[in-house]
Amino acid sequence: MSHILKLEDISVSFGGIHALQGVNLQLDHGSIHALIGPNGAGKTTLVSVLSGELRPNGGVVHFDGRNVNGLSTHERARLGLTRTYQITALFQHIAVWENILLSLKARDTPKVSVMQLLRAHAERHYAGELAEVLKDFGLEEKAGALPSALSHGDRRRLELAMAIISNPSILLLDEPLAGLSTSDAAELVALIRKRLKGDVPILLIEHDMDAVFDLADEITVLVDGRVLMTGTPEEVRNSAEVQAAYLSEEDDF
Ligand SMILES: Nc1ncnc2c1ncn2[C@@H]1O[C@H](COP(=O)(O)OP(=O)(O)OP(=O)(O)O)[C@@H](O)[C@H]1O
Repeated sequence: MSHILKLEDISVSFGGIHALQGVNLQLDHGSIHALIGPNGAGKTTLVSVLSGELRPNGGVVHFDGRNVNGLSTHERARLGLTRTYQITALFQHIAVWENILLSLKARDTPKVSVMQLLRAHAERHYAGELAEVLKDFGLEEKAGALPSALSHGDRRRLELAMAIISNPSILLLDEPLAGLSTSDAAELVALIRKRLKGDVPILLIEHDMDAVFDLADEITVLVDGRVLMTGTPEEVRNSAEVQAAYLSEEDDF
């Protein structure tokens, strides 16, 4: 399968700490690739390298066949190389449905005419799609609420809806399930599966092993800044090396 994202020999040091050492990772079109590892393994550092917040001491980030090392965070965000929950910062003073409407409009700008983007026209133009998104993401009853009034689970659903609507070429989901109850996490996983599997490639950073093994096509295990292994969920689950280094310590595995 061809790749959309490729990290080649990435190294990052903070003074004497080697946060990443010679990391290689490839995200294929249409696949979900999970990045797991114990605390301090380097997962956050790697996402910061992708988003351009951190410049690596060595190595190259390729996106869609192009070396993007020289691009700013802003330029990378336009390509989709940013933490999902940073792109989709919610507008706090407008209702849930208006946030979704804005995402729909942003997706279509500048293809849609100014007339269609005017509020009254936009509401009519997007009525069907808006209703479908609210239903699919379980937000129908919250449509009129302000984001600040939503539960943590509903907020995450809204953020995910907005990220998906924007038609991204790639999604970096950085701990999407953090802070969610088991039932909320399960619902969000079902939603991610339904909406995205086989469509948008996803790099998933997640501590919830049930979700990782449920969703991922491929898993990279990072330990102490190095890739311990990359393989299918089955291969990772059965690896004695991974068990010894990481998974045996996880209560939820
Ligand atoms: N800005 C920084 N300055 C110094 N050291 C840092 C900095 N950021 C990260 N580190 C160190 O780099 C290593 C990797 O950290 P990182 O946060 O990337 O791990 P992580 O896998 O995301 O951990 P967690 O699962 O706890 O979020 C750790 O040893 C950490 O202490």
